Amino acid sequence: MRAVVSLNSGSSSIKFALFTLDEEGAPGLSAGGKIEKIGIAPALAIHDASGNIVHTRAWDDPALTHGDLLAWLFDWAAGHLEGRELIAIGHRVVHGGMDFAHPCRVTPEVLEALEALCPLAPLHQPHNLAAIRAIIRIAPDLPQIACFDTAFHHDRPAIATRFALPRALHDQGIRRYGFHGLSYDYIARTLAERDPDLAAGRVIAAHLGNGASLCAMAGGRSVDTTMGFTALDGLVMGTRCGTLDAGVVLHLQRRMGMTAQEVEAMLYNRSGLLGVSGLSSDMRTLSASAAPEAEEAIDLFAWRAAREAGALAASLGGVDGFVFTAGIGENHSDVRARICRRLGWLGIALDAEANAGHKPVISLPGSAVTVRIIPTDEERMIALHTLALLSATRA
Ligand SMILES: Nc1ncnc2c1ncn2[C@@H]1O[C@H](COP(=O)(O)OP(=O)(O)O)[C@@H](O)[C@H]1O
Ligand SMILES: CC(=O)OP(=O)(O)O
Ligand SMILES: [Mg+2]
Repeated sequence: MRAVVSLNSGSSSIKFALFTLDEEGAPGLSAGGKIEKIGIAPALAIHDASGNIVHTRAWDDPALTHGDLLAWLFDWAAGHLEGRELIAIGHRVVHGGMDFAHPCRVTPEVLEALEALCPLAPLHQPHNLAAIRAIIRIAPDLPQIACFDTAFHHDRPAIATRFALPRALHDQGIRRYGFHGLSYDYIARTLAERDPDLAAGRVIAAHLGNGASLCAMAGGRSVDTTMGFTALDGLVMGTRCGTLDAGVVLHLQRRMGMTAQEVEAMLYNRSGLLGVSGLSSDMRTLSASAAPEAEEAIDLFAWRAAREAGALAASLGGVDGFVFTAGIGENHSDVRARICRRLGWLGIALDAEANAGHKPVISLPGSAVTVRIIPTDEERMIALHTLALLSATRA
């Protein structure tokens, strides 16, 4: 039996999944899991194909790096392959820049080009590449496939990629790329299976997790998205500020004496839900708090999401469907209700009971916009891209 592994290395987490291929080469999930809180006190949970937790472990060591934990994971996987032959590892790589519009096999040249994009995704890209390098050290001959978060947005209309800056900068790559593309690709494909008529129309997908963005899709293709040059743009996020008047950055540096590094650390790590609440970047913690600052942070999150959805509705010329996904989008009925209430003018009529029950369809039958919840699966998308690339190169 052949198998592939998908790796999704984030700023403070590594998500992974092992897929076994059937006789036709289709991937079936055999195990998956997540190591969270890297840099604080890493905690691991592995689940089987049915989602039952089969193994947990905690390390009380903030010094453990992504590389250390990957070496541990690799040992664990080697002991649990149970005769399967590992044929490739697929990775989520957040930034593909101008040149990487499709998944590709990692070579030393590819790695060097991706390295140059690290400053544009400081919370993600260094960890994505560290994972690739750690595996090169452990298994140098194993094919590794990079799957890009930017690729799904690559072919959207040129106007959606342009900042109103001097033309030469656009030509040098200072343009809006968009992220969470593996998630949106999965949502577009899943919606096409579950509701093909809706998928053929105008849909806004809301990936609301620790990072958060919206994507406007027409006929399953991205036409606009809220993230831009970096994953700092757009919605309020766990620790990122989202869209910000560029004048604030100039003021912080020129008038308040902050260095570029200090501004970067503040915008990426100490803003968003954490910055506004002063309490936590985690939506669950904020919802459980009675502090008015927590309520303000939640409301700002929903207000900004609805405001950006209005902008994407204009890009699409109207909206037929709205899909919630990722940690907050899949699980937080109150945030979904706040966003939908603010979008009543678009014709969204929420079914409060279905929303409270996290049902697949959460709009009322008469709603002009069908609202759905679709759990995302970036790891499956990575596996599908990896297998498609392997079979294309073999053919
Ligand atoms: N059951 C839940 N109810 C409400 N919010 C949740 C739940 N599970 C996760 N979340 C929220 O989802 C966010 C994390 O989303 P996730 O998609 O896992 O992020 P990432 O993949 O970017 O680390 C956190 O704000 C967390 O509080
Ligand atoms: C691009 C991005 O923000 O990803 P994440 O949601 O995993 O932080
Ligand atoms: Mg994520």
